[in-house]
Amino acid sequence: MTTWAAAHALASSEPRPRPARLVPLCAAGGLVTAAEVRAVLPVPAFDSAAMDGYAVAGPGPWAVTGRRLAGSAAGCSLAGGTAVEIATGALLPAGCDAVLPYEDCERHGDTVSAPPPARDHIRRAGEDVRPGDPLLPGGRALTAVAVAALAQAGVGEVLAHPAPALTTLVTGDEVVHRDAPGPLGPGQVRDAFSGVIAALAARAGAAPPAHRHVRDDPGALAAAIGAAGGDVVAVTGASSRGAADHLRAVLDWLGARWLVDGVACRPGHPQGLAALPDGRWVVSLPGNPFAGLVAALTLLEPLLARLAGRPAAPARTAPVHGEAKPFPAGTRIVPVALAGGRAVVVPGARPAGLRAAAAADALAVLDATWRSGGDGLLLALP
Ligand SMILES: Nc1nc2c(c(=O)[nH]1)N[C@H]1C(S)=C(S)[C@@H](COP(=O)(O)OP(=O)(O)OC[C@H]3O[C@@H](n4cnc5c(N)ncnc54)[C@H](O)[C@@H]3O)O[C@H]1N2
Ligand code: MOO
Repeated sequence: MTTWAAAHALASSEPRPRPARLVPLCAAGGLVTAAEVRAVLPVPAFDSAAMDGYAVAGPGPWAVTGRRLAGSAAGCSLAGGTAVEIATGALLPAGCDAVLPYEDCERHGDTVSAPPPARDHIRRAGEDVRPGDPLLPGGRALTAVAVAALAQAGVGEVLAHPAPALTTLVTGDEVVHRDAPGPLGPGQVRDAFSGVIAALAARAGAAPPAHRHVRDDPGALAAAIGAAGGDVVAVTGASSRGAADHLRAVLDWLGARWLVDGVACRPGHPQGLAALPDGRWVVSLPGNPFAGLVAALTLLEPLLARLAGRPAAPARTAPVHGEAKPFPAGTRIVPVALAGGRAVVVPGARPAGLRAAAAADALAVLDATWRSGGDGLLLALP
């Protein structure tokens, strides 16, 4: 039995991030950089107008000789005393000294005049970023904004950790698809895991998980684990010691090495983390849905995030108020609602139900000495 803190720390530190490779920027969203990324091109890429108005050369008044819109690639130059109408973002004509916004100008026929400008309203190439400037450090998630910034600076590919690949194996002869039309047959339950695991995988930077249902049969489970491929297999259910709980025997048979075999927490104590001889990871999530959710946040999400190369998120704690029964031999985990920097226990959590968790924002991790108002570590709910 491992302490909750040790189990969480092991999952976040034991695997090595997936080996980095060059990834085209268009496929890099959500991945984590493995090295500093530098600009290839300047931003802005060319001198351009910062306002809609007139591009002018020399002192005014100016004879207006044409119009230049954004995207126009034709060369153009201005002689002293002339101007062209110009749009924001249009290539600056050669010889242009300033762009005068429409609202500062008076136009009569083909002549425009304006008081001497206080600013030139010109965006100079490279005034934001110069080629070679560092844009992102290694170990940084490529958010949509980061990808857009790299595209602006002409970066075509980045050295990044590929997204870990996860297969979810949902075990249980009684389990039917989440969207199965009701009412169900006697003894059947709808799958409470696949959607939650997919959301956690996305949050951790993993690829959308493959998903399979496996009947309660050791041969079928061994075959499904063998066929899963990828980096991580999450097995829901079959974690305990019942007649249909085959995961332990199957993993032993496959030669797996347990890193975590049971966690001193409530709920979720039958969870586990094992390494297969071929380097893949197996996370065992107890079948009771709230217990499985606890295990997914304890082991699965940190494991995926680590494989994805994500730096460990800073621990978030808050005073937790309300009623919860500390677990004397370890850790109690409860759903909490967050408001104004406080966490308040959502009452009524049971291992087999998700009602309280659905009304919560996070799970709070409480040690055995916790009393109302004491700090708890917070795990955001997906
Ligand atoms: N003799 C013991 N029995 C149990 C122990 C124990 O220590 N000794 N621990 C209990 C605890 S705690 C948990 S949690 C469960 C873990 O059970 P398993 O991981 O083996 O899961 P199953 O037996 O397959 O199912 C348990 C429960 O969860 C429901 N379930 C399973 N999969 C799903 C799913 N995808 N969606 C919704 N619900 C699911 C299943 O129908 C059962 O009701 O073991 C206790 N027993
Ligand atoms: O992991 Mo079990 O909840 O404690 O149902």
